[in-house]
Amino acid sequence: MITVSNARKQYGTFTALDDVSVEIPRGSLTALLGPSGSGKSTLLRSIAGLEGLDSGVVTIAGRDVTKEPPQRRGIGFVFQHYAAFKHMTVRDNVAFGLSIRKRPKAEIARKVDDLLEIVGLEGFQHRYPAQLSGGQRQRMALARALAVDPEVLLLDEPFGALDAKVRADLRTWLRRLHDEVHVTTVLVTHDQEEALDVSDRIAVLNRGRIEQVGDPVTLYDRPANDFVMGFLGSVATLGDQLVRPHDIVLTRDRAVALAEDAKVPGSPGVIEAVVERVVRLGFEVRVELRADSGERFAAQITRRDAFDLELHTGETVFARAAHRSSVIEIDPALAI
Ligand SMILES: Nc1ncnc2c1ncn2[C@@H]1O[C@H](COP(=O)(O)OP(=O)(O)OP(=O)(O)O)[C@@H](O)[C@H]1O
Repeated sequence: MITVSNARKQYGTFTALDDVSVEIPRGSLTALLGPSGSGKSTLLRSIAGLEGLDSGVVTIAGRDVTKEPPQRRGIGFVFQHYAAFKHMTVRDNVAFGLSIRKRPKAEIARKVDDLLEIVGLEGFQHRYPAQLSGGQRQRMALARALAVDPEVLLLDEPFGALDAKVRADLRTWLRRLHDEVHVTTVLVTHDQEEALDVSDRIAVLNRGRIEQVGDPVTLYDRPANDFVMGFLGSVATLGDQLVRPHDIVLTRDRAVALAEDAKVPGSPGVIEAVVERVVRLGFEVRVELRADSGERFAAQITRRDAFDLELHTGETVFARAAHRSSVIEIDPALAI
């Protein structure tokens, strides 16, 4: 487990960390999620010892490491732009931490083979970093960080510089890797989809403070406040309630909408709306709508449903919440 207690960090008059306390359970994959400048990297770097705190305490596996230098904290660290040794092969890069610790040659060879297999770079051991793709280089970085059996793995936007498709693949891969090696991992990201996808816990940061910590489902369905709600995904106001756009069902027939809605106790009701725009987003379609009240909102439906509904600008539809649990409840009791 990692604990950070009452961490404060100022840069001149700017407060980067404002009394932050968080616990990161052993073996978890926890994301630090927040907009640019919210203090995610500062918090991660404080855990790593790359940044000194003005006040506060950091413990790793029960040990107070607040005053310890990074090399004595038992951490592995991967940055967005990984600084590989250009003149060394993949194999030597991964072996680096073990070689400087003077581990026996046979042990290093075995360990590096295992790690290269885990990160899927078996065939690449004799290549140089310049001969790898960006995604392969980041996987090599992870293998190198894991080589010394760190107590915790700290990842600062490790896939940030890669294109969307590679990022998505590496995310899935990171999740599988974590399930295999179970090392306590902290991942900094500003991408809510990435956090929801890979982590089992998310700490949402905003202006140097933690707004909420919890599992992805709780944060998504029961945000502690408007900030968390908006940052975790888009929301639509239906009647006087909040729902996610993909939890809105559209119907052309008012009677059908009313009959279905009657089965959803406490629902926002059926809202009559005019289609303003239909936007294709690959598999999904975003339907931008204007209600009778003048309120604008968007529904996200499948291509199939959009096709069946034959939606066109200017037409009238009836919107309702898909089910009771699709109404988002802000729960201030979950705030930090
Ligand atoms: N060495 C520094 N000197 C002065 N200000 C700094 C320094 N490092 C960070 N900051 C400021 O502290 C704030 C938090 O920075 P931090 O890098 O922790 O944010 P972040 O949430 O990781 O953002 P990003 O996603 O953009 O990296 C920012 O406003 C940044 O400008």
